[in-house]
Amino acid sequence: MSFNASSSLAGDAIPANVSSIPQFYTKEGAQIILNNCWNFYQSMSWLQFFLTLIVIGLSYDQIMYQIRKGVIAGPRFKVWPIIGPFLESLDPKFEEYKAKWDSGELSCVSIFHKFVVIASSRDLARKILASPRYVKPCVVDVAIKILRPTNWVFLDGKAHTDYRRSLNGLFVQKALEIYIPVLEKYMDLYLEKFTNYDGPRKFFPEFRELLCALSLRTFCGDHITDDQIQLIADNYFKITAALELVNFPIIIPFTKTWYGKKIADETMKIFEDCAAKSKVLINEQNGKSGCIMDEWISLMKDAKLKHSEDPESRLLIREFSNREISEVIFTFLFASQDASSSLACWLFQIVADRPDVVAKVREEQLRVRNNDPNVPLSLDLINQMTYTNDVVKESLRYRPPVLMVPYVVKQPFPVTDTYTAPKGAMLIPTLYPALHDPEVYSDPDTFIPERWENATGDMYKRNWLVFGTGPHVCLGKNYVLMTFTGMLGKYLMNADLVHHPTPLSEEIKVFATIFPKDDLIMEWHKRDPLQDVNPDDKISNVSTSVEATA
Ligand code: HEM
Repeated sequence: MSFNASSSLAGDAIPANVSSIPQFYTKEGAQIILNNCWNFYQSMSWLQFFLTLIVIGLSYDQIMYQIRKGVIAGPRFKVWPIIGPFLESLDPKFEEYKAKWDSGELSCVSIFHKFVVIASSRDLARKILASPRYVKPCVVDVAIKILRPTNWVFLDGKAHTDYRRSLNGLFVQKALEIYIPVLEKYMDLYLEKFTNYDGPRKFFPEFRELLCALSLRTFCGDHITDDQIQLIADNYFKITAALELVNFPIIIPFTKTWYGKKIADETMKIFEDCAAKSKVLINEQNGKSGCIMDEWISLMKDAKLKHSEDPESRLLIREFSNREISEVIFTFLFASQDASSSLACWLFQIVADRPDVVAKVREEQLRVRNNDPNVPLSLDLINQMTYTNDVVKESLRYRPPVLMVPYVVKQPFPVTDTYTAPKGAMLIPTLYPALHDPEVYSDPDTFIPERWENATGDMYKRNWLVFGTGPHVCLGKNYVLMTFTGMLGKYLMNADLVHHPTPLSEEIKVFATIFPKDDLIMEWHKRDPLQDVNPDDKISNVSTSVEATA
């Protein structure tokens, strides 16, 4: 089949005498080339036309890959044209990631139109995380639909810094102290639940539920009901499942993304209602803060009051609507749920396998409580649990929940002297290699909490990238360390943890964050916290602590 000659693009303005090579550079020369192309195009069949289009598309894809790749490590050619390693990305494997990190400090892949550069040395990771001029956080396309485009996490530069400033007050020491009683209450309820189970079971779903309940109670206090918590805990995994790297551009009913968006909207609606209740408590009933929402609304109230007394004073925090509050609280849940569940799985699996660590934690727990296991948690008490805290830190180093943090390049970014990441590329600083750097952490693949006793500056400053660094560093960092230190101490004091290891226990499953591949099979048994304590010590010390309280 031929194309109709009358549909000429070039028209009839082509001089007949333009034929010599130098004229290629002239207007007439260009016209000749166009004319020839047009003639060629007209002489093609539909099949030839489509084959030519495919060849041009594939060549463009390969050439762009080569240009963007430059000198860095990565497949010589895009082995799977256009799609690249898309199929592997649907089922990510830790070993494949590790091989990529080991292939060079900068390596690349290209999936569809996305060119991805992975930085796997600690210095490059830090440099990227601390370069807001060149990069901003990047989320998979569907995350924007799920979190809503208006969400604060998509702000950049000054707008982001200003918004964050109004949230920082929710995670300072004074605020953290407020959340402890509600956290402890739910830690106790779940301890009871875990120790009442008959026989071993998978703890991956148990920990996901525990962490969801702890987070939601910290965020919404008593404004949220048990049923609402259960609903969110049961369905949250659908949000994680929707966050695949590449999705269909529109949300089709009854697909993973549709369910993800539905659950997110329902959850935000619950948070909106909680925010309304919290405003009544704080603004109308002059109630006391018991959760993050209350604290946020108290800060708004204080700022308004200060401003009305002194209109010249800068308003540090503005009035946020219930919808805005619900979106922010949802980002907290979104940022915390998978990472915290991951930490819980590894932490409790590791300690259950290490009686020496358990003994030291128990000893410390009774010591800081003067042998009275009923002393309630407080920030001051948690701050005294240095060894327990080291165990949490080491677990985060040994099995960091977040392996990589994707960023997108805003303008060409000279990442090294020899490589500039192109605008629009995805640039991924990796956290795992920095935390397993043998120059800083000797014997990095062994779990050694004692290494933190004499921690050097490098162990914290240059390599401690568990929570990222720079303007987007994790907002919940101190909250996580406080909650897990308190929880680990309490649970080890009051329960014996039995892990049922399988050949997959030490293998890493990637599901947004990382988990033991066998989903962690455990059983918990109640224990008397004072069972190993000398009877004389029990009596004298408990009475001392009671006297002190009186
Ligand atoms: C074990 C638990 C957690 C880990 C390992 C973790 C890790 C991280 C990492 C690596 C980042 C990216 C930092 C960067 O780009 O430099 C991040 C960001 C963030 N995290 Fe966490 N996180 C955890 C728990 C939490 C919790 C409990 C909350 C809230 C209560 C939270 C709130 C956030 C927020 C809001 C951001 C985005 C900050 C911004 O863009 O300004 N995270 N987290």
